Amino acid sequence: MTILIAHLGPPGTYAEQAAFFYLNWLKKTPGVEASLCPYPTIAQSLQAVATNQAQLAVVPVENSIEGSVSMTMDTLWQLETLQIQLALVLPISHTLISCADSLERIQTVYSHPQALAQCQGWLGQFLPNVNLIPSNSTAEALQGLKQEITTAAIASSRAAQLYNLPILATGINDYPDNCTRFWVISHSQKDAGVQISSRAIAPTHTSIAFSLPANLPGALAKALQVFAHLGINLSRIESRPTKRSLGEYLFFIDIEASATQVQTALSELRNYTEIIKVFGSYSVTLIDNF
Ligand SMILES: O=C(O)C(=O)C[C@]1(C(=O)O)C=C[C@@H](O)C=C1
Repeated sequence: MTILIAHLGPPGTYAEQAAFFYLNWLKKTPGVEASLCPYPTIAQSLQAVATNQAQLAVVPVENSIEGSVSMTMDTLWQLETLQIQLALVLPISHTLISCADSLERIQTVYSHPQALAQCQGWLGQFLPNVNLIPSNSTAEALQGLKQEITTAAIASSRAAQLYNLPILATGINDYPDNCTRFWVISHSQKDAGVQISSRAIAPTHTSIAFSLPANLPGALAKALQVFAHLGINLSRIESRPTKRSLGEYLFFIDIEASATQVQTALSELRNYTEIIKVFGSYSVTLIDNF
């Protein structure tokens, strides 16, 4: 069987780069065939796994400059059947791609909102008067650059190469150590073969989300004290609206703990929460050979 890996497309996105790394890793297992499958949005790549059109999805979760990718968190909460297999950390170096011969000629810059935000200081300094237009992905932003000389896009140098487009400026992200964490996601009960190859490395992190039974003083503190009492470190805490009523939140937490500690924490946490969703336990790998 060929394992299909869904990712935000078209080819040339950072998500494709992370998915490509994972594909090569999977292919090292004898007998495993895999191929990449681009989707127009992050939500659609996760839905592809939930509906069995693909066996895996590689989706961005968090950027070191701009923080969480809300579409990933919201979709994971909505879809019941997904599980994190592995985290991949990809260094992100953005380039300004354009057919214009100088920065002065550029009037419009397209990119994914995360990429525009990661370069806002550079854009403010070198292109203070341009229109910034969000696109579904950095690679999608490249469409139309050849026809319109006054436009530019922010994407990777790999994407520029892929579409044979000129680079006007490199390393334009505001912080040089810019990186994005991706999750490799599978269906929770399927693809034992895929799970084995990812699980060969012992899990170091567990990601969960929960809602609180009531919006009362101390409700969140009581839930968090479970981790403090057990001496468990949290590597991320993020809130998202429940979308049920204004001011009501879901809390997304990454836990650094052994499997036994996680089980103890989860059974205690159930006393202080309304709904808990466990997205999986996994290890973290740095992609450093691109
Ligand atoms: O647009 C892309 O190329 C993506 O893969 C999406 C995405 C993101 O959502 O954060 C991934 C990495 C970068 O942080 C910028 C954009």
